[in-house]
Amino acid sequence: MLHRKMMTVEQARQLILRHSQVGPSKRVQSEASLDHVIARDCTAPSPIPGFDRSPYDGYAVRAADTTQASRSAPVQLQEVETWPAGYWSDHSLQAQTCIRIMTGAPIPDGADAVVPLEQVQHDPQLQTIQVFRPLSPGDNVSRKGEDIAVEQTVLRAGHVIGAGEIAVLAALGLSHVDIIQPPIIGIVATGTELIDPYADKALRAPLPYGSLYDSNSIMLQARIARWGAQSIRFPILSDQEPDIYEKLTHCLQQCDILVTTGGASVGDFDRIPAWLQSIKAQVLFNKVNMRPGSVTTAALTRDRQWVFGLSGNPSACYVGFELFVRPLIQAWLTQPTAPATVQAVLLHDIAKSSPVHRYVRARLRYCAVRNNWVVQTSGLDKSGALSSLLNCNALLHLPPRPLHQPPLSAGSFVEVILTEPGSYVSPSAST
Ligand SMILES: Nc1nc2c(c(=O)[nH]1)N[C@H]1C(S)=C(S)[C@@H](COP(=O)(O)OP(=O)(O)OC[C@H]3O[C@@H](n4cnc5c(N)ncnc54)[C@H](O)[C@@H]3O)O[C@H]1N2
Ligand code: MOO
Ligand SMILES: [Mg+2]
Repeated sequence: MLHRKMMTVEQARQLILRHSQVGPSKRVQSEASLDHVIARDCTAPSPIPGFDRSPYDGYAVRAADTTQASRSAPVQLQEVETWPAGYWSDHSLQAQTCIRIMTGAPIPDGADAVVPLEQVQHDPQLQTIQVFRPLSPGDNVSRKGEDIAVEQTVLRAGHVIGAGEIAVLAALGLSHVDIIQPPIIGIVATGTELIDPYADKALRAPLPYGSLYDSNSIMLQARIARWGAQSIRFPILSDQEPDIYEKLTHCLQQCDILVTTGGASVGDFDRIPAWLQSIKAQVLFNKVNMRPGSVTTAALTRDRQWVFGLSGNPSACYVGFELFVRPLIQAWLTQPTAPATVQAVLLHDIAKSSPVHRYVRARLRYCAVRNNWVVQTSGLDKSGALSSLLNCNALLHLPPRPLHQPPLSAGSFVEVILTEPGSYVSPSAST
């Protein structure tokens, strides 16, 4: 039987990080860069605004003409032109004149301040305005480069592109941007009992007794997307398939990381360990001091491709992915690799003791009343359970607890790993 040397979760995670690599960069259209990671710093080739402009609909004036203006003795200026946004002429503003100017239009040569429409008295017949207060040079002028200076670093390498970043790229006329190409992660479910839930015939036909739908691949697809990588879901492989090794190797050739689910343990038809041996992969670990997911395996091929052999048990598959595949994706994308954790108040007793670390699927939220994070388990705490993945947005970490200890009681503080960023603030938080 295959030798398995037990490792701690932290040792296994460190091994992965030690062998991890940053992904290659790729030039893409800026509009396709949403949620991607910027590969290198990006500087502004031009300033924003690109010219001094008016932030108001009003009149461009020479501030010097208005120094004597007051409510009782307004200054009168002659209106000589109208400038909509997008218009410009080389007209130079002469003394005692003004230009009617719309928001966004360039400040005319010779003008150095803007009076908003509401603050003047306009005479349409005479084409004059009266200004009732003195203006200083620069009043109501948006300066060229005041928002973004030329050569300013606008996006830092490692930054994740959101709507604002895309807008700035567009405003700077940058149609392309270098992103880190996300890893392509292949997913293969192994198991003779498995049926593709989306195969037309399978959906209509009753499941043969002893069979079940492959849910792990679907869950993995969702997790991979959540962490910003790309996935390919390969057809299910039967454990008894005579050329399963060749098929697995063929899948591996099409991706950077291959994640298998099922067949990772010691059963007669658990083929993943032997396949890894057959391709002479370097097994980094194949037994971790945790539950569920103790059989989680990670290996590197000679071409430096990754293989993760995750358990077939759904909850174990989820935990193995979160604890080990996720940090590799993060390292590839230059994102922080340590899991985000909080200390949360446990909302109920947990009686179960365990000689190993347990990662229990859980629901975490912020409770405004308690002014604290609160957590509860999200369903049946068994490796093979699916129901605990419903509503699961966190993993509750329970360190080993010897048998016959009193239960971990409600109100205790426990460490919780966040697995669904953005799902934690509940507006109606209460207990
Ligand atoms: N004698 C021992 N037996 C087992 C050990 C052990 O150390 N000694 N380890 C147990 C642990 S722990 C785990 S975890 C499981 C790991 O099982 P495998 O990774 O080999 O997975 P399978 O045997 O293929 O399947 C296990 C279970 O999960 C169901 N399954 C498989 N694939 C899927 C899928 N894609 N979607 C949904 N459900 C799936 C499968 O039908 C089985 O019920 O081994 C223990 N045994
Ligand atoms: O280690 Mo296994 O994943 O509990 O069932
Ligand atoms: Mg098995």
